[in-house]
Amino acid sequence: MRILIVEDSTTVSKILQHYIVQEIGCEVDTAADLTSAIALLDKHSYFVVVADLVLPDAQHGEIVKLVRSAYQTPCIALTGQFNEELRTELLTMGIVDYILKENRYSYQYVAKLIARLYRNKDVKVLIAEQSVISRKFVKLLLEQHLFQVIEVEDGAEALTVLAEQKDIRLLITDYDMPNLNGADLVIKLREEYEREDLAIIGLASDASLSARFIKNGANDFLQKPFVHEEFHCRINNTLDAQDMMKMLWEKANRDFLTKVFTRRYFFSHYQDEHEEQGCFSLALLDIDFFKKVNDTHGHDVGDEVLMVFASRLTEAFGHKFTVARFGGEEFVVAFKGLDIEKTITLMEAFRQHNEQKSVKTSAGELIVTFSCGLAAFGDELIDDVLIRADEALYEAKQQGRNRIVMH
Ligand SMILES: Nc1nc2c(ncn2[C@@H]2O[C@H](COP(=O)(O)OP(=O)(O)OP(=O)(O)O)[C@@H](O)[C@H]2O)c(=O)[nH]1
Repeated sequence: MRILIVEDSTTVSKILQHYIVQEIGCEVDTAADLTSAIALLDKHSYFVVVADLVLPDAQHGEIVKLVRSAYQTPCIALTGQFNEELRTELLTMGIVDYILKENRYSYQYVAKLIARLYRNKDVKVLIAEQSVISRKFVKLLLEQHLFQVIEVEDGAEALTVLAEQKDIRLLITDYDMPNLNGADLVIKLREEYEREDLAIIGLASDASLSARFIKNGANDFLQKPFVHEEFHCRINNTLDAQDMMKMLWEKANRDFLTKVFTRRYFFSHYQDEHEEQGCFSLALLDIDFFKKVNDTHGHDVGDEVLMVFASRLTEAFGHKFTVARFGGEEFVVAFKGLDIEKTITLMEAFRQHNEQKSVKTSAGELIVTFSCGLAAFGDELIDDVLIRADEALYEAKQQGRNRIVMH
């Protein structure tokens, strides 16, 4: 990814470049006037151009028009002054945003905006809105910020599309729609989707509907008609909050070192499981003689081994089953929906594969084996199943390690 800054003030250009590199770590080119900007635009393809409206050889925003029309590249305009006329002109040019060159925060904002645009490329947004004109307008605004946009014209259709496309992250829904209105659509969706998985913004002309949308579970509300800037700010805030929630969720539920689930996640997920929920067994795995790895090669190499072992487990079982780190060098796999015979076969295949494949570490290649205790759910709760799996694991260690024992 490459970004172009067109700005005649060396100071501003340098500050911007610093923030962009710090935030995104991409290549940044700079040009101080229109002529050198054109030379660079002809040579490279840019993800976004950040351009000052007043340049020594083009003082009336020509750079922005050119970037939009001749190069079809997203553009963020920098301006030293601001008035309503200029605002209208900039928005009709289809720019991403305009930024007043006021203080350090303005330049940080540009860097964060570019990072957001980069993430937006992978964000699918669904618009549910009956009016074609409103729908197309919202679509245009979203596409200016590089989102992938899908449209539907009623609430029932929105439910169908969301069920089919689980990767849609944001729904923008109007209130007035045939079959199912926006507020009722939100109620239905919140039965199934958490806020961190699907964010919802309600739209309506009637401001009194805002509380209804929010109480039903929408993340935010916009009263129609809205201005471009408010629309984008609310979308960005909603997605930033969603990213933050996801990050907190990951921190709470994923092990920092190995990235598999934590013990906390495992228990919160399976605490209430019992036999009625079908065939289900648990495997407790413990790396053999792991202390020796630490003592011989150091703690960092021990960490490398844990990471490789966890990724092997994830690769083997993670797509269907839950893999968690229980602590230290102990892991658990929850084989929900798989009978015990099949579980043993799978785990034995994994054991053989693992003992034959050395782990590449900074101290060289190491053979790492594990012992495993397996237990199927009887008529008890998970704590008791874990006790049996632990007893089986103890036996596997006693019998010489690198084996599976079932209780
Ligand atoms: N590198 C590293 N070591 C850890 C971590 N957590 C626990 N350990 C170490 O894991 C080792 C576990 O050792 P033991 O419980 O004696 O077990 P073992 O050496 O694997 O022996 P057996 O289980 O009997 O085969 C200890 O030395 C811990 O310090 C970690 O996150 N990173």
